[in-house]
Amino acid sequence: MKKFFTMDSGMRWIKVILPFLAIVALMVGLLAFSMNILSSVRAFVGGESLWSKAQKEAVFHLNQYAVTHADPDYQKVLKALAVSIGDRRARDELDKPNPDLQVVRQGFLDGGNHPDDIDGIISLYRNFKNFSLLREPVANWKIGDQLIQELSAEASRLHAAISAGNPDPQTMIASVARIREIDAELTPLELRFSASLGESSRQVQRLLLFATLTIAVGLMIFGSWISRYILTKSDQFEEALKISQERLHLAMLGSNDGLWDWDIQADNIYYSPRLKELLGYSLEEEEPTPLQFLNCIYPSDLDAVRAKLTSHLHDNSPCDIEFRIVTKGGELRWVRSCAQSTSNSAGEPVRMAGSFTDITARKRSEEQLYAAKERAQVTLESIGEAVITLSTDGLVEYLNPTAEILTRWTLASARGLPLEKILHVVGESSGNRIPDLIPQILDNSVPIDRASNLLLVCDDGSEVAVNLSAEPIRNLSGETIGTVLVLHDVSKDREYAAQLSYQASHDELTGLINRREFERRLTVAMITSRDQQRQHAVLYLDLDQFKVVNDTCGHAAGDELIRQVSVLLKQRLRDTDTIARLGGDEFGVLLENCPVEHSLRIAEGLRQTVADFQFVWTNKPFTIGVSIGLINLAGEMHTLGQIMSAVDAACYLAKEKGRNRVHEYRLDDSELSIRHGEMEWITRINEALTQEKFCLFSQEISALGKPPSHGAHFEILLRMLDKDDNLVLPMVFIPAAERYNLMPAIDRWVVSTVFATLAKMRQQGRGREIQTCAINLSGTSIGDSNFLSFVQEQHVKYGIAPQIICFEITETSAIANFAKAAHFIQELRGVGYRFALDDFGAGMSSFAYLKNLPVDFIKIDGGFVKDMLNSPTDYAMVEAINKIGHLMGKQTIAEFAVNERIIGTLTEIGVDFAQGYGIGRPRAFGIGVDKNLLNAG
Ligand SMILES: Nc1nc2c(ncn2[C@@H]2O[C@H](COP(=O)(O)OP(=O)(O)OP(=O)(O)O)[C@@H](O)[C@H]2O)c(=O)[nH]1
Repeated sequence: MKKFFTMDSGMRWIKVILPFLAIVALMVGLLAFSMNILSSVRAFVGGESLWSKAQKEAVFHLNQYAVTHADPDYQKVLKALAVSIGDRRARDELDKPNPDLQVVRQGFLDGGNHPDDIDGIISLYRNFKNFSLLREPVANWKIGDQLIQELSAEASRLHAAISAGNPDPQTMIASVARIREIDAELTPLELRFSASLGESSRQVQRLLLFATLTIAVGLMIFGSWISRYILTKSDQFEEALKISQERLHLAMLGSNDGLWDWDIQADNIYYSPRLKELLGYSLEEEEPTPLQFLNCIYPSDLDAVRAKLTSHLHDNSPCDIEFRIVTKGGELRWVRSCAQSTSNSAGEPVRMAGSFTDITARKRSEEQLYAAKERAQVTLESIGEAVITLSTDGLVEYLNPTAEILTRWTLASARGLPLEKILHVVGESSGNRIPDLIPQILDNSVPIDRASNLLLVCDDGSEVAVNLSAEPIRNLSGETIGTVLVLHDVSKDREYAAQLSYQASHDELTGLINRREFERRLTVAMITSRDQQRQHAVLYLDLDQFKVVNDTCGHAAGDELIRQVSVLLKQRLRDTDTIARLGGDEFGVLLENCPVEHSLRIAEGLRQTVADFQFVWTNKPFTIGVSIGLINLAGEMHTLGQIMSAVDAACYLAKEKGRNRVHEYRLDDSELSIRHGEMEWITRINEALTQEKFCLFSQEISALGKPPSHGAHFEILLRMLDKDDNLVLPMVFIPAAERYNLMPAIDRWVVSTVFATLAKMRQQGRGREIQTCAINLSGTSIGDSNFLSFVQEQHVKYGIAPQIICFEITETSAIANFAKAAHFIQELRGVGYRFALDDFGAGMSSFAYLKNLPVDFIKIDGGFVKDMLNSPTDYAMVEAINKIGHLMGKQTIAEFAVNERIIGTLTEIGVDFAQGYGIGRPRAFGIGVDKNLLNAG
């Protein structure tokens, strides 16, 4: 943690103050030095004064002593001379190279100087004696010392003379004279000494003043320079700080980061404008408190943020953390914050500051990238293709699980190995390794079939057929950074294709080829028959009474029978013959290169085999037969369709003739022509349906014994137009339509046309009088569950009132599909449709069924009605049917009411309705029918 007050800042303060301290110290030192010099000079002048005074006193007392001869005077002389002698002794000692300062001090003390001045005198003398400043005074002083010495000698001589008694007056006079001479010499010397010393002290004063002023000026100049230097530095520092702040500001703007600065002890945070914006605060808003800031952190991330902060404050570990925030506006954002704290001298954190970067976009793209990577990874892990990625130098980097299975190498063991080590691929046909296969595939220089027909040879020797493709992996700059290989195990595909092709051409139940394959082979045979004059024969086999097995023992038994018969038939044929199951209990046989007689023999043999065969199911034996149609391909037939329909017709005739026989197709076969004629109707009926060649008529049904206001009742009758627009009656085409299952299509057309016509009439405001519109339905239609839905759709589509529609079903067809017919009737009666049982009485067990069929009308079969006037039996039948019908709550309708007498009789019996030429002939129904047809029905 950084110290808040650093050594750097202390040093900087000292650096600033130090020059000024030095200047003050220098000034003080200079002052002290000047004062010291001046004090020394003053002491020196004082010493000179004492010296002069002592010399005067010595002369005075010596003159006294010469007169008085008193010893006290002499002592006073000595005392005065001691001053000058002391000074001289001190000065002589100082002139020595290594003076004894003790002797010097004592000398100056003897010279009467104050002890405090002595060090100044010593210092001045030692340091300046050779300067002009002291040179002259010292020279005068030395001359004075010689004269003092002479005076001292004169005093000694005088004292000796006086002490000897009776001194010679002449000597005394001479001595006094000498003393006066010396004094006279000393007096000007003293003056010069004093004057030179005075001059020197003034010079010193001037010098010191000058030096002090000079130094002071110098220091002032230095001081102002230093101040200026510091100011310049400070300005530079401020400028650098400003630039640095601007730089930081620009960098922050550029990086779009926010900044925060947390004063830990005061517990407040500074937020940069950008940070406020990131937190969802406007610039004018008050800044969030530290607590509010914590509340901005996404709750699940809070613990991690706290842990990071604590760890950083504890051990100064890097504080760099990414977390989510919830902005004031509730928006979720990802941010990254890097921070650093500082602490005080006690080591306590005092401040922490950091940046705040909005990384939402990066996180989102990271998430997207991760998701994309994850998707790609999951895809790679789960796809059925083997994927191997290689580095640029061809080393394996990755194998997906399929590749691991295919190559028998795990990713861990294969990683880093050269591709050739784990992938041994050879050409499927050559068995040779293809050199540089991958570069060749990447260059597109290997033909597709070579890359598709490869064998992967595994270490255990097993081989897998594979397709191989390779693509370079490129980075964003388009540089190749590796290769991805995709191996597709085609062995399963091949098996599957073979299986599909087998299934497409074979019958699942018997394993024989199916109709499609049979027809394909037949087509080929037709070509060889035509081009190479070969004789082929085709047989169409249909088991007889197969339904019995199905119905009595169930479908499984029927299946088993078909299977066993197929084996039997196959065994009877040559390998070159083709046998197929054409559907249900029908088989086809193609006998190639087989003359007619021979083919007849084979067909007979097959028939015999089936006839001899006894099928046993749960101990029940069944004997079956087979009807066989035969056709010789050398004949006139040209198309596959013609051959198949001819042989089918031949088989049909074999059935017609009593089953269990062979019928050969011949062109002159009249029976076959009829059959063929029927088959032509298929085409015509289909054309009539698509080309609107059907039309509708209506025949009135009259309510007997009721006034005409009872409403209109009629039956819809179907007609077909031939190519010359002549009407074709239904009995001509209906048998063929029934045989070839075309009735549901015809009935659909009739129902939708009647409904559409009625709807149109209603739109035109016509047909309000219609009470009953009867529509015939075939047995196959009512047995077809899709037909019921069709009627319901038409009901919704046209919105015809169901009460006016009456569906007529023939008694025989209703009985044949009793359960389905009952269901059909119930469903439609439930919504209001009515039903009539047509041709009632023609069947054997009509009455028994009538009880269980919920119909509204019964139509008495015309066969009874037309002869009822002549035949008492027919009359009785009509009467009985009418009676029983009424008893069961049904209304009766008599057909074939051809004249007034019959109508009268029917009315007498109590029949409810009658229909026939006696009532009305059929008329064109609805709109758009050619006027010529109106009377043709
Ligand atoms: N068990 C079984 N029955 C089938 C299969 N395909 C069709 N059928 C039934 O086979 C019967 C064939 O009808 P038909 O050939 O008219 O019946 P049949 O009793 O042989 O009558 P004829 O040929 O006129 O002697 C129908 O009832 C079909 O439902 C099948 O794969 N397995």
